[in-house]
Amino acid sequence: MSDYQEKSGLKVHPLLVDFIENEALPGTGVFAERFWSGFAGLVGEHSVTNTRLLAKRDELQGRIDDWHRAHGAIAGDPVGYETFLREIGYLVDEPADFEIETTGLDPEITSLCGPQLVVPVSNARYALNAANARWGSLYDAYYGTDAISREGELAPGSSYNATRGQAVIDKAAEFLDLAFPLAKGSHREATAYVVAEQAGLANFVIDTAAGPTMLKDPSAFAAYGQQGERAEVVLRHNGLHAILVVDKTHPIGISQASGLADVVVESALTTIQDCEDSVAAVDAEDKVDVYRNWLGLMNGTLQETFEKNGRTISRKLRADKTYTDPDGKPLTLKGRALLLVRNVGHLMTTNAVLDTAGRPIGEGLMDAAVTALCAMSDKVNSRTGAIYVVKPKMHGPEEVAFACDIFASVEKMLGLQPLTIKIGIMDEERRTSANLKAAIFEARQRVFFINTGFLDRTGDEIHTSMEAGAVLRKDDIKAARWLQAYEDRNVLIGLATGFSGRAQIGKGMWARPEDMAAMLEAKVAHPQSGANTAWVPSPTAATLHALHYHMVDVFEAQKVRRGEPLPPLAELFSMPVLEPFALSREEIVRELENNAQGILGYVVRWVQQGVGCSKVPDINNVALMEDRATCRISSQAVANWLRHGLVSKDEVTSVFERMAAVVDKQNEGDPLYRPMSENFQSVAFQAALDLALHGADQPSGYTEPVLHARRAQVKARQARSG
Ligand SMILES: CC(=O)SCCNC(=O)CCNC(=O)[C@H](O)C(C)(C)COP(=O)(O)OP(=O)(O)OC[C@H]1O[C@@H](n2cnc3c(N)ncnc32)[C@H](O)[C@@H]1OP(=O)(O)O
Ligand SMILES: O=CC(=O)O
Ligand SMILES: [Mg+2]
Repeated sequence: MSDYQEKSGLKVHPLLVDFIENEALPGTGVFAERFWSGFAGLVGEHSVTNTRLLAKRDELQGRIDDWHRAHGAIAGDPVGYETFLREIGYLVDEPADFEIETTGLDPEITSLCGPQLVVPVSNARYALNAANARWGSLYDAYYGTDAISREGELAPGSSYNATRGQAVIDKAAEFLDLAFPLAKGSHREATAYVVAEQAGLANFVIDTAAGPTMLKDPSAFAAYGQQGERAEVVLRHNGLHAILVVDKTHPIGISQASGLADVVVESALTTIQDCEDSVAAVDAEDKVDVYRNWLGLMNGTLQETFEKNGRTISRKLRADKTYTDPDGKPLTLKGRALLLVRNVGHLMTTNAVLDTAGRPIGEGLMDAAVTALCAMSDKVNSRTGAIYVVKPKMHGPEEVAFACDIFASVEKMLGLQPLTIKIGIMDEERRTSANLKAAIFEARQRVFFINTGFLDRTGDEIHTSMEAGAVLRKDDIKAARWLQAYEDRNVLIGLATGFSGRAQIGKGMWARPEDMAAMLEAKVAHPQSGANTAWVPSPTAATLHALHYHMVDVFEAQKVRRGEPLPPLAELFSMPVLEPFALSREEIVRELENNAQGILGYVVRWVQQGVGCSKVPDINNVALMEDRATCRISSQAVANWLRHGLVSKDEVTSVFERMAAVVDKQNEGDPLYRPMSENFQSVAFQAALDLALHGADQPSGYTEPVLHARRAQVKARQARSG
């Protein structure tokens, strides 16, 4: 406490003072005094509202719990339920029809459709990789994943498997035939890719055994370039580029008559640098690390050096790519994804800054001020000068309006033009989905996306109806009608409020990072549904998901969907409860084990090592991306079954103890890992158990209060032991 520095009445942790004054402010034209007095003003102006809005969440939840105790499940009286939600102000009046008015957005938001990658910004190596994931090798994406079968003769093996390599080349040619068909024949038959220049103009000619041909749509030839032996031909389709790399000195190129060595695909158009659910940041030290990486991404200085496969690799942001177009003019393609930053929500407080009464301030207030300040140093990102903040976990229009008010205050304190800060609305809490049109209305001047964060949304669905009855198993919840109604309503309300061509309608995460074949099958449904973008967990997934935006013209899909009737609220509220005896004892135990394994596997790395996003095997050994949102689902599911007597406290405890040994085994190669099964009093094990046993009492079922407290405990212990 004594270390805190006094700044305009606030007490600020010295690490944060140092970062703000010596790293973030220089070059912005904002002086320290102005920043701190503005920041104190921000805290003074918004803290009371923040507290009031959180209290309203609790009050509404209490009323909903009471309703269920009196009336049972929604299905018993759906009309009464909706009336009740209106009476208590959970459902608000819809505004008259309107269209969003946001201006000054980059084309990656308004007119280009493609994958959105998410990455924990705390991890500089990954964050840089994610920023650079605008371009990805299709050959690598196919070769390195199950997108090409790994069975039999196609198994990758320890050295290059030429049979697999040929399958990759064939598959890439299939893509080229789909996106860039030839006037005659197939890319498979190409014997040379030639850019013929004449009188300052260039033509793209494809030689085949049957003679030369052109692209069916010659205007798809966008540009070309040459560096030594490596020639690049840039093609464009649906606004997205793919680069044919032709190089006869390359080990793959040499094996092809055409010399085609790779197809580089425009992949992550946008990347969310995440300060929220994939990050474990519990104090000033952690928060400064997060902010420093974000600043380095904005001013272009972030670098990371690491060892990989016995080599030292230095990673920094990629430069733009410059080519010559067919008319001889230069064409520059952005080397990096457009970066968006996800702030934390309205819930948590941080002791990095204490208010005038010595209380921790709202972490969301700090994120808004500091991430916007860092973005003022943007030299490489937005070409329109916009700052893109994704705001998660907002409950209803009032909370969206609150976020917009915060951003307006931040603009004032930093001397930014009003409406510089744009807002991405995560539609991931039930009260926001149910009032989406009103929520968008509140942000109509700054909204740049709505996105269905179906993972948090599932957690909130369980928590909101905690008293209604026992929930279905996780997979059955996802298959139920409410989820489709939620997804459809999001797209249709986005279209009705004028998003098409102006802002993104986004879809959720592919949470099985190793199942790329399944992703290729499933995720085409996102652009087909009219979504401009959808989340992927890795650069490789971005490259493969990008193919979907060549298969589907999203703006055409949106035209088809516009005018489709909106699923009624009754469908949104239709999540069923489990019928008595619907599940056998074995099924119940297996689901409990699965949830326990996921919670333990995620929490142990969070609490022990401060890793906010992990790949954790489920009970069937499928690797899942686990973050705070998926953990919220699992913990709420267990808490619900406990509440309704499907499992007992003793049973939950003993299953967690049993699964701790399984998780220990999964992590035995990690030198930093401390086994949980040797000590059930360990902080990590207790954190995981708390999330399950006390899940029903957590605010909106969130995991962060428990995780933050337990991680802080471990950090304090580590600091004491030096
Ligand atoms: C509900 C929600 O809120 S979803 C949003 C939050 N979730 C996320 O942000 C997911 C981000 N993804 C990740 O963090 C990771 O992909 C994980 C944790 C799922 C898996 O990580 P790992 O087990 O380390 O992956 P794996 O070993 O297969 O691959 C590592 C390589 O892929 C890269 N990589 C993996 N994920 C990403 C990513 N999201 N962005 C950039 N690079 C990535 C790494 O940089 C690394 O490559 P490198 O060695 O060249 O640096
Ligand atoms: O943030 C995304 C989600 O699914 O939750
Ligand atoms: Mg979420």
